[in-house]
Amino acid sequence: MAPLISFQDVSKVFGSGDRAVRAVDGVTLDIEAGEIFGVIGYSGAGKSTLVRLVNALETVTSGRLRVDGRDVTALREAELRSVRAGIGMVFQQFNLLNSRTVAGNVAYPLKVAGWSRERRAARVAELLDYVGIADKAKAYPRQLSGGQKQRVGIARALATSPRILLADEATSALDPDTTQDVLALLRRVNRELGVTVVVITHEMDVIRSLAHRVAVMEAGKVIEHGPVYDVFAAPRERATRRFVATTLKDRPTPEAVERLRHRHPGRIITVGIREGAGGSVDVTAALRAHGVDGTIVFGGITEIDERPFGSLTLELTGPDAAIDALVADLRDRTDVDDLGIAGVPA
Ligand SMILES: Nc1ncnc2c1ncn2[C@@H]1O[C@H](COP(=O)(O)OP(=O)(O)OP(=O)(O)O)[C@@H](O)[C@H]1O
Repeated sequence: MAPLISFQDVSKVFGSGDRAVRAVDGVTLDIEAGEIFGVIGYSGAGKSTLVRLVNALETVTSGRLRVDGRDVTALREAELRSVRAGIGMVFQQFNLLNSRTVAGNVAYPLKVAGWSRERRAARVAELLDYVGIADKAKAYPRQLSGGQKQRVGIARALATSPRILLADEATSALDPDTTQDVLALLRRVNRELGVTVVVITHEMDVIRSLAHRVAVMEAGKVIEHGPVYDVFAAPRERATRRFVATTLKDRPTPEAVERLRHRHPGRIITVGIREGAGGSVDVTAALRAHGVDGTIVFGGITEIDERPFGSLTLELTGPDAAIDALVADLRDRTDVDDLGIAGVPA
């Protein structure tokens, strides 16, 4: 099946001459129907521009971009409008109409699309129920919390049953608990309604808990992309490693290692916990098998894509030969970072 969204060497340049900014620079990327695709990058990396090309809010400078079977680089305005009708969008600042009620906001795109009053009312009731704010139909945006406003934003974006939902920093203005609720709603929209979701974010936590695949952007380019689990397990680029480090915090920083060494004079190792071909490594069983004692001194294990991921840092005590054999054994099965013993770095 052809990808739902396909970028082929797409660039977007703002301005010209000395002032030209290559906001998107030679991006080649496919987004498949039915997936949740994350785009992560620091401010100014080109994420917003990339998704604004998808719904033709910006025009492509060079390259080809296909959306839902159509080459948007070759379409006229009237045809672009029909492409846009198949795409919903939610924003960081919600972009609600303050003078209209919640129901009025959700009904707005239906009105624009020419739906009758009765059909609109039925559809709005159904949508508000789906996003969990049926009781707020008559409220105005100023009377809502941030999470409720974003639910209105999502209901409005889904009103005309789009195949694609673009979410530009949709949770960046929300507190952590509300963020989780909105991410859960986006997950339902994807799973139950089959909507392909493209999320833009600068938070790796959002990618970790929501996306199936991820692209990392830097200076207009996609520097790395793949399944979220694979990118977390083996980040290749420096920027990607920094993003991964912000969400897991399972590995001690050099300063933390110094402190650990102070308190724990034995040999310290960090063992990666991840799912490989033979399942995930059982550290306690390995310690037992080699007759080595291990004290867990740092670590964290989470789930990515419903699979275990993280690391444990242990202080090992026992005969040197047994410890060497244990480390070699673990190395065969996962990544092991040997931090050495106090005063003798590995
Ligand atoms: N309309 C425009 N005119 C000129 N330059 C622009 C325009 N829109 C974006 N840019 C520039 O393009 C680059 C990428 O911007 P973009 O907003 O896509 O990045 P971003 O990764 O989404 O960042 P942020 O998270 O801060 O929004 C930036 O250097 C920005 O200044």
